[in-house]
Amino acid sequence: MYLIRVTRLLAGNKRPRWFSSEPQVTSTLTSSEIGLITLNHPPANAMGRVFLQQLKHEMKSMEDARCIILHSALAPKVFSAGADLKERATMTMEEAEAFVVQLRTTVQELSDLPVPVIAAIDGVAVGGGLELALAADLRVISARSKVGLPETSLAIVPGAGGTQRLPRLIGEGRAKELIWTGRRLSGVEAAEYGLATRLVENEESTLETAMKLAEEIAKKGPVAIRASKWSIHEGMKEASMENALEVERQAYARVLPTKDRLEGLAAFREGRTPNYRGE
Ligand SMILES: CC(C)(COP(=O)([O-])OP(=O)([O-])OC[C@H]1O[C@@H](n2cnc3c(N)ncnc32)[C@H](O)[C@@H]1OP(=O)([O-])[O-])[C@@H](O)C(=O)NCCC(=O)NCCSC(=O)C[C@@](C)(O)CC(=O)[O-]
Repeated sequence: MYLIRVTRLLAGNKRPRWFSSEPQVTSTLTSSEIGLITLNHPPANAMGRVFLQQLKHEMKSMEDARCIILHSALAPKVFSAGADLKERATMTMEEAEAFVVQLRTTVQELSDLPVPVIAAIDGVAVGGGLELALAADLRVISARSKVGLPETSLAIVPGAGGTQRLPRLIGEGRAKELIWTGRRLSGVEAAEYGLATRLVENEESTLETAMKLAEEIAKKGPVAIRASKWSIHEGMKEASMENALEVERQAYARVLPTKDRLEGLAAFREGRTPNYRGE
């Protein structure tokens, strides 16, 4: 089977306070070095303080994987219902503000991970749940999923990057319509809009499709995958074409001295599958 349980060495009594809670987010590493981050906080994967701390921790622990998949143990019901509105009701305005900063930062940290991240969405992904998925590099979605940003119905705005990432992905007009109406798109519509990169309509599970995609990526040169993610992200930061091409030059300079580059050439010459070691 795919999964190998990752054993975490927790330093004696120095366990963070949130570790004493039931795990809400966990992670495992597969034999092909794919990091699987599982959201598992029934009934809705609502994002509260503990959830956020655990998500941050699991993301960090998977940084050395070749590719990361973010998925929900509550599929096909829910990916995530966004911010924990029950916890929010107990917060002062200052606490709510601090939490949203933390959430926004964590979602950005997901986007900044040096390796490709795939969100496998099967179920409802709304509010912060969709914003988390929008910060992934790729989104695989089931036809039965429902996604949207309902924040304005709660008299707030998307606070975890949704007002920025959604228009960049699907265009300003469509993003405005979704944010101002709170309408939920089906998985099919989300794929048509370009919000998801892959639609799963058949019997194959969304996670299986994401896993196949991740395995395809994991076979490529790891330094090249990381350098190209960095190059794309840097180049998309409103850079002039001149600066953007300089970014690409720097990314290329990272792969040029690697053994993997020579291994790729040797494998091509010998007609065999390359064995990349990330060196
Ligand atoms: C998820 C479905 C589709 C399930 O829909 P369903 O299957 O019909 O089940 P349900 O509606 O009965 O919900 C099941 C349980 O999940 C709970 N639940 C559900 N959502 C939440 C939530 N967010 N926070 C806390 N609890 C939640 C809900 O209260 C209920 O708890 P129970 O009554 O069994 O104890 C439905 O419940 C739903 O649509 N929920 C509303 C989701 C929503 O409005 N999310 C937006 C959150 S705002 C946000 O994310 C803001 C952000 C991140 O951008 C910025 C910020 O932090 O301010």
